[in-house]
Amino acid sequence: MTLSIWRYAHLALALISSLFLVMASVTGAILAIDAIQEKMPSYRAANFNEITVAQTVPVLKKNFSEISELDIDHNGFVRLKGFDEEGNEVDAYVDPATGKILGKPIDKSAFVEWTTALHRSMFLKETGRLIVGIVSFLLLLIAISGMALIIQRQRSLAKFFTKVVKEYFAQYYHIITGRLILIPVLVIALTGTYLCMARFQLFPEHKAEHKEIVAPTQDPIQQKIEEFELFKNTKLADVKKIEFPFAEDPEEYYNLKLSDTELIVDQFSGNVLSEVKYPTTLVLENLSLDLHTGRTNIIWAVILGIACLNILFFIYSGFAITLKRRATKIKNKHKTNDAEFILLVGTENGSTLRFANAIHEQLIAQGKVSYLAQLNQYQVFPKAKHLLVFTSTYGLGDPPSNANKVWQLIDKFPQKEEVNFSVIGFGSHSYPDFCEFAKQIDQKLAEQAWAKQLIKLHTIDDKSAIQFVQWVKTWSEKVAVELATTPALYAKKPKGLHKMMVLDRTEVSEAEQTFTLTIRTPTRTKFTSGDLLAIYPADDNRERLYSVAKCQGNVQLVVKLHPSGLGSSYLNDLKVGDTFRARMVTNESFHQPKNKPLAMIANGTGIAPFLGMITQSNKNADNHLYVGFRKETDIIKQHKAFLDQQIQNHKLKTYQFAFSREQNHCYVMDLIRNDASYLALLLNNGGVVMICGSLQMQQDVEKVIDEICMKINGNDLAYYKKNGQLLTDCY
Ligand SMILES: Cc1cc2nc3c(=O)[nH]c(=O)nc-3n(C[C@H](O)[C@H](O)[C@H](O)COP(=O)(O)O)c2cc1C
Repeated sequence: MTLSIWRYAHLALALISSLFLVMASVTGAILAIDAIQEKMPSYRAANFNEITVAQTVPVLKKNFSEISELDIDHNGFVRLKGFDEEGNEVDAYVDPATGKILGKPIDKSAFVEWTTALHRSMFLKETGRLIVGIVSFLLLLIAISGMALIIQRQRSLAKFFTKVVKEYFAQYYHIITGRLILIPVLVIALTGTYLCMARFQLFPEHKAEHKEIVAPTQDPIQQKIEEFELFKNTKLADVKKIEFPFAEDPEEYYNLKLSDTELIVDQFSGNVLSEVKYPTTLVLENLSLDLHTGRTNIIWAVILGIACLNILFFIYSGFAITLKRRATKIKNKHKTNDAEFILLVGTENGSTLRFANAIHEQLIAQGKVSYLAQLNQYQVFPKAKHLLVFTSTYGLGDPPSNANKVWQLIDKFPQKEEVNFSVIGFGSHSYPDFCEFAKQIDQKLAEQAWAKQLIKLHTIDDKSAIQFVQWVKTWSEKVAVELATTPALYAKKPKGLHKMMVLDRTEVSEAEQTFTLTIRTPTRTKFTSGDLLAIYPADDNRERLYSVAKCQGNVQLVVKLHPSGLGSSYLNDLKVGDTFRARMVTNESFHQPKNKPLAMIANGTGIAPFLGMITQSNKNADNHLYVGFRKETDIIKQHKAFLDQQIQNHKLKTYQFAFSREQNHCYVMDLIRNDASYLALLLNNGGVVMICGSLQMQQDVEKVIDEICMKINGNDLAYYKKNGQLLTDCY
């Protein structure tokens, strides 16, 4: 319950403030860069932190005929306003130790001025400042509620920085970066709020009011400024501003502004005539400004800039998490009161609902009256015969937020007739209380007089479709309902699909029932021969993989058409110019080894990756190809012509074809037996054998090679396999 309160608060606050936060973060990052840049031409004296007021004032007085004020800014730059010896007006950064002019103050660029105005008030004057202040406060609340969520997720404050279980990119990095950048974000939000409150004078006025000072009646004697006690004890680094006396008049004084005090100092004696402490609110306002802008410290300015960019990432990842939670919608065709199959789901992030939905849809498709709802919607189901509970676990074996009331509801609504129930728990072994809530609910249901446990509790670790299928098999057998048992159907939808286009294709050869496709991939797709093309012919989770050849940058497939084959029929329906969505899967274990003698063995469509590997080979490569087909068709004649060309190009040494249904029929194993001594030598010399094609052929070939190796080399094939000299990709 508390989890959802924090979560809804966190989300609601983010929703309200996100647009303003985007503006404030982008402009904040730009201003952080400006704060860093501002410190680049350094006008700060080398030993600035050591210099006292007593050291600098006499030096400056010697160099300038008149000084009106000295400003020491947050960078430690000393800015002098006055006149030089020639009577020219001076407004420049000076070296406080030597009095040398170091540079002229530069006005902020129009862009920085514009960004500052946008950041502070969105060009809406006081209204804008108020909005920005409120957004700062909302950011503070978002950071606090986010912190509460992390503490709950990690189960205690002490475990705040312990390992986070990675579920998916947005969730993982939302938390990881959230923890790292929490302090700067809290500081930005808190100081922004404070500055807004100070701006709207929500604190008492903070003017420094000095008591009336009575000037001495006698003519004063000028003491050495170097000897002024206060000046000797005050470092320039602690001073904000010094206003100099206008003339040698006893009624003119030094006015020294420090970070928390303002002092009036007699210009002749150096005595402190009046001292006023600033109120804490003003000190806090200055501190807030320093912390909010990063103007005093370059490292802090960098951290603030990163924090601003990170707020943008929080907004993106936060909304990605929310959208994911809402992605799976419940659709019901039948009413609660009519349903025979009741499927109840306990889910926090929606993944359990995906599994339940897959079962619900299959039941409906088979004409069953199924009803899918959240666990918190538990009630009396008058016609229910089967109750299926799919639920995840959170916190310390707690229910997900849409199942937190089910306990009371089960007590409140006993079913009128006997109902068979089955509980499927979704959890993760990364947490100590694995599927604890599912276990509790299974027990609770078992205690109900009306409930009959049809099968034992099934638990699913980390959304495993394979484990889920085990429950599907057991339950569907008991209930005599046919449900799909292919794990891919229940697995997550594939991601990262790209648009591909058919560039060329051949007709299906009559004898072999094979055809070739040439496919253009998006320019940035990286792949090589031996990798796999994954297609999704039914636009669902069912995936079909094909070994590819890379020819002139394009994918080349050799496909065998199976009359009711999902993948091959889909590919066969594609015409030149058609596009479809697919992805490349790297198949590292079947990449061509570099600079090694290579025997490539295939049957049928298994030739495809080898055609690409030969094209991609270096000149004089020691490549040998052995392929078995049924008959010599036109496609095979084309392969022959292609391979002859590769021999001429010195990319292939030899090739041999075996035809099992021609006169003098032979198999690829016969070719290998004939070349026994060569293959034994190849393996002995560190060469590699690659096999691609049917699993049956692989078994037969491996058996023959094993015999050869034992006989000639005295080692079995397992020895070479261990050395990585046998690579296979068979199906
Ligand atoms: C913060 C958090 C706490 C979790 N606590 C537990 C737990 O105590 N026991 C458990 O078995 N699984 C736990 N899990 C794992 C989830 O139950 C599991 O990932 C489940 O498949 C999520 O399903 P859902 O997406 O439908 O909510 C936790 C996951 C998260 C993110």
